[in-house]
Amino acid sequence: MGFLALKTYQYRNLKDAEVCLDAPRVFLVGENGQGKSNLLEAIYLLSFGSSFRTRRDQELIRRGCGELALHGKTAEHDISFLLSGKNGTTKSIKLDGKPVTDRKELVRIFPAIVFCHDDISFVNGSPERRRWFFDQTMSLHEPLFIDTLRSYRKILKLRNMALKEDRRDLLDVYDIQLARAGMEIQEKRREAIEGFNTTFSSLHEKVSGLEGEMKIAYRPSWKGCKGEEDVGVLLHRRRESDLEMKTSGSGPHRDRFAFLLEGRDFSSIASTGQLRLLSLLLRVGQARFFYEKCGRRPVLLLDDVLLELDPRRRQRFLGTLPEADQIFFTFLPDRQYSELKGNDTMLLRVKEGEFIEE
Ligand SMILES: Nc1ncnc2c1ncn2[C@@H]1O[C@H](COP(=O)(O)OP(=O)(O)OP(=O)(O)O)[C@@H](O)[C@H]1O
Repeated sequence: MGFLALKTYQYRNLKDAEVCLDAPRVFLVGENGQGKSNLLEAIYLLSFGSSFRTRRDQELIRRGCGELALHGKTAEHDISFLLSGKNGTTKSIKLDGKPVTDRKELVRIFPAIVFCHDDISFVNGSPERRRWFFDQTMSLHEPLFIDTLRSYRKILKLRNMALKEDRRDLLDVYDIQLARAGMEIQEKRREAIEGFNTTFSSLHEKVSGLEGEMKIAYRPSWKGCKGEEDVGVLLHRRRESDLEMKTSGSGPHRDRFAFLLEGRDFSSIASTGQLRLLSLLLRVGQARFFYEKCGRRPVLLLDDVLLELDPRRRQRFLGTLPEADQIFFTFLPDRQYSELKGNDTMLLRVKEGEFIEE
């Protein structure tokens, strides 16, 4: 479901105005720092309830102001995002006038997938970034997975507190709960990677021009554990070392994912262009995976990510973009966006927070 219009008030550097977005493809063209990414972020805020660039909501409020409002319109829904109250700390999201209490509700209605610069960290960043990416991939089509992650985090926190305070009496109970939530995550991740690989390997082969099969390997921290009982035994065996370290040294929060080209680790030897391409294809894979599971087309937000690809790879990459309800692209004025422009494209010039259709 594409966005027909977006209205902003006191949001970053965007002028208070309503912007028409009624086209399957929207090109945002402007110099650096004019507000292109800010508009993509606004769409994402309405779709997801939080930013892909910052965890601090107050940063979104225009400097010197105390609150902000965003309103989005699709053919079927109205969605609003407000920050108000003292220092803009009260967040309120409304769908067709009714408060949204859990972001899970939004994900199903407004699936949005963002391709941004930081995505490269899914390939060359910390293991936590890769876990985050695959957890997000699953949460998109299975919002209940968010609850499983939340309960795992809660019990992990309690267990870590007990380890810090040397409360051995609590550990038996916490171990059982950790094993239950953790095994559910492990099984879901294993299943998801199997499915994801089918799409991802063939995508990579088509676009990268590299020989050999690219696969993502899932390496669970509770390796070899077939069920909760096995995990219980493992946690018990490692208890003394956990108590010494004052933290839980094993579990899904320590799971790893690796990119293997013909069975060999690829991220440590890949060039920047190859890493970038890999990260873009992860997002394409995410969008396709979502479509396969839900039969629904997401909105795609591509924030300055085509720059690092050479023209041949860029063309091939664009050919792999999945079915989408709407796609937003950002471009610098001197880039060759015109060759990508079609009859279905709306071109908006962006200058000092203002959007003018061309
Ligand atoms: N809270 C805020 N209040 C006012 N202005 C802000 C705020 N946050 C960011 N800005 C301004 O927004 C502009 C950045 O816009 P944006 O990130 O959308 O750039 P862009 O057009 O995507 O350019 P680039 O190609 O550099 O990414 C900067 O001028 C910045 O000073």
